[in-house]
Amino acid sequence: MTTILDDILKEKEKEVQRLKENPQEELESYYSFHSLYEAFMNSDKLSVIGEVKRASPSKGDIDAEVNPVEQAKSYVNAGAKAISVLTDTPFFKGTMDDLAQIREAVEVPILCKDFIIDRVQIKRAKAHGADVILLIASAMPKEKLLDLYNEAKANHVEVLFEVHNEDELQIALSMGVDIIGINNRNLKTFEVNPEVTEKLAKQIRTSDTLLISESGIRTTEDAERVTRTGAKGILVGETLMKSKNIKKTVDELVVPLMSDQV
Ligand SMILES: O=P(O)(O)OC[C@@H](O)[C@@H](O)c1c[nH]c2ccccc12
Repeated sequence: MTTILDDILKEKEKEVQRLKENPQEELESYYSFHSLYEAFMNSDKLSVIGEVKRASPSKGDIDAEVNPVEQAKSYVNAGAKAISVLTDTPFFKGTMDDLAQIREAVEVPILCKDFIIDRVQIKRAKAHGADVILLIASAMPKEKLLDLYNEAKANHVEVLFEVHNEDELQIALSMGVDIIGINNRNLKTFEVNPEVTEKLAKQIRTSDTLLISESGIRTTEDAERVTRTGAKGILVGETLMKSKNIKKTVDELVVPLMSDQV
């Protein structure tokens, strides 16, 4: 059975091919670097990454007409410590241009949220102003993950290394990655379960690894539950995209970390 992740990756192969055949895009970066690792490790509160997400395969349109720059600015004004921009077009209706425009408007670290399968996408993300890229462990074999991880680091781009199960976490630990994202959503079935973070976090030494819990986070209770796992950050999309009062929603999520975490 093919999953949605298979479909996305198949489209991505084509996109990468096109990018290599018509290299029209600027691949030099002129931006200064903002470290997500440093910002989140040095905070005594749970840090929020606010995600600009027009649509998703599981939810359809979330807010297809959103102004990405205004949305990102409201996140930062409300206290979000980083921005995630979904740049995939066919499945999430985002663009690389969204990323570039948001870069001009905010000073916090920006995550290029895409399905990165080739080095050329890392250069492109950086050239559009990204400080961090996403690498999804379930999307490719370990050798490929390692190659892309090293390529990102060599280009001074941080990596949010996303895992969803025990085997993927073992890959992250064996690679010694410094930012691990535990996705509560299974990208093959879309099922969301906060226990995924709780179960996997137990095996991570969070004193030097930055742990971020991703997906399905809505309330203060969810945020508090996350801090008890040792996570210092959360990635929040839909809840913020649908919020009528972003300031209040971010306030509800920025809970204190536990005293032994700080
Ligand atoms: O909208 P949510 O449930 O708050 O989730 C945000 C983010 O975690 C989610 O968009 C995400 C996590 N990992 C991904 C990988 C690809 C695309 C999207 C994602």
